[in-house]
Amino acid sequence: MEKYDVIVIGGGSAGLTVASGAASLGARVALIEQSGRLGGDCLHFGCVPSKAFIQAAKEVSTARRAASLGLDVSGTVDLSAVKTRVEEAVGSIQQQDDPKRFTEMGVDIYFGRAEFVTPNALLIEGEDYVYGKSIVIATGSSPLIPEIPGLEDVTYHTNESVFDLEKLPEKAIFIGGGPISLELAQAFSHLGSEVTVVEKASSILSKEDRSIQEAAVQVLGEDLRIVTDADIQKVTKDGDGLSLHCTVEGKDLHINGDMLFVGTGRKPNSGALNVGKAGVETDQKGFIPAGDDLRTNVSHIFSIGDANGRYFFTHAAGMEGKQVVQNAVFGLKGKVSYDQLPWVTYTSPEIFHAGMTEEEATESGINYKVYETTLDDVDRFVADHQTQGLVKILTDWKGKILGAHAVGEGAGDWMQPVLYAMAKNNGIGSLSNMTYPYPNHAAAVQQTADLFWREKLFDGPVPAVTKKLIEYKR
Ligand SMILES: Cc1cc2nc3c(=O)[nH]c(=O)nc-3n(C[C@H](O)[C@H](O)[C@H](O)COP(=O)(O)OP(=O)(O)OC[C@H]3O[C@@H](n4cnc5c(N)ncnc54)[C@H](O)[C@@H]3O)c2cc1C
Ligand SMILES: NC(=O)c1ccc[n+]([C@@H]2O[C@H](COP(=O)([O-])OP(=O)(O)OC[C@H]3O[C@@H](n4cnc5c(N)ncnc54)[C@H](O)[C@@H]3O)[C@@H](O)[C@H]2O)c1
Repeated sequence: MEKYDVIVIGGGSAGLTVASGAASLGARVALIEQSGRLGGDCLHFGCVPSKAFIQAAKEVSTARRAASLGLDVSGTVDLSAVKTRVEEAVGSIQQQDDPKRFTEMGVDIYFGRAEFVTPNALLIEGEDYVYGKSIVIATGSSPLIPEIPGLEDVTYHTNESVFDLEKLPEKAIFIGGGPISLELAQAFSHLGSEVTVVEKASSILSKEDRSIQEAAVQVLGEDLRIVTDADIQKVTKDGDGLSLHCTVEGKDLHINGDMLFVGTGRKPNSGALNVGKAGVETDQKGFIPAGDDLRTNVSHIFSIGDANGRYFFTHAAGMEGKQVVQNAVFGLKGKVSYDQLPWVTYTSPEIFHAGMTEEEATESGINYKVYETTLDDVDRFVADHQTQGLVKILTDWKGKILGAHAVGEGAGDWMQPVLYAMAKNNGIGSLSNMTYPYPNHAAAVQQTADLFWREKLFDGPVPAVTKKLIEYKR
């Protein structure tokens, strides 16, 4: 049996971070991946294909909008051309995850499904046994399919199959109003499909600040029909298409379509791992919880990325992976902090989230202040004709940033200065005390931060004092 300092199970964003980091430090590392290729969900079915798809759709939408400038754009989209675009993006980024790159770093790669046989030993595809001093579970997640009568009798898509579509649907139905559905639903709408999003909760994007949700509903509602509070009763075949039967506020609603997408959350991939043989506990949904030091209840076994069920983001997987390298290789107890973990929903406009929402701030009992700017007050957005959106920053009474949220074209990029301020523990005032090249989009951040100084300077005792000083100097 081969012996390793660290065994990593899963070759996605989380596992690859640990494998490369631990090998670079000189540890003997094994990486086990069941699918026969590295990169995981982000590369093959998630971030990369979705962003390539969204960008292609955005270009179509922009071209169509140019009609108002006299350009006559007509015709239907060739979805197979979009598919090629997506494949090119995945293929290009795939090169970074070439197994050769990892073997050259000293990582032993095993392609096959791993399962625990003891707390330190794993069996791969019923053939190879490997022993690890530390073991890192990075097995990711898959689409969670709700139990809806009739669903299994119709063709439906998830993020694992939708990028293979060759023909643009005329009427697409998306179940779920979270980021997976909304990003893709809007992209299909931009490409020319008529799209309905069906959400069981009272709002889409339930993890966002309430005012951000409201702004998102307003702007996404221009591209999508959004049905909330929907209780889906069944799905039936309807000619060549299908019909979704729901109850909404006590009334029946039938929605017809020729494509059904399910984006209703995630389930863990760890079922086949047999973690019970290692004494590792799972939660009710089967995720493998870990503490802030990323250890499971068995201290030499770590759980990171989607597998621990905490946050489903590539950058969260990377952050956790980096910490695990230190903890697994050197036996440290370093912890990650999720307090400022940002995320962006890549709709158009984008939706940015960092730290507390106003509802969380209220619930925590903290004394907070809100500074808000709408984008129709920011010159660049006015010039761009993209004034839909807002910036909202929450602080404590001294100006420490508790949360930052935005809806705006490109917000995922131009809100980055706020993350720097939060990471450095710089107050909101620091975002005002910089020079922003006119007229950039990040001026939306500065204008929001200016409100803090304006309040301090003009709403407090300062004006009276300065008036007296000026009178004295006259
Ligand atoms: C449509 C979509 C869009 C997304 N967009 C974004 C985005 O824009 N930004 C962002 O930050 N996040 C995004 N995400 C989330 C992101 O893709 C995931 O959070 C990320 O891929 C998780 O990485 P991971 O390494 O934990 O898991 P994965 O990438 O799923 O990797 C797990 C790997 O483990 C392997 N495996 C599983 N079980 C075993 C076993 N028993 N033995 C061996 N191997 C095994 C799997 O084959 C897989 O390769 C998106 C997700 C989706 C679905
Ligand atoms: N841009 C990004 O960073 C990005 C993009 C896509 C996904 N992700 C990650 O992937 C995770 C999973 O995304 P998701 O959108 O699948 O999950 P989600 O949990 O965020 O949203 C799923 C939605 O489906 C609804 N739903 C569940 N069952 C339903 C039913 N039977 N009928 C109608 N609605 C139903 C839920 O109420 C919820 O609003 C996200 O939490 C996010 O972390 C990130």
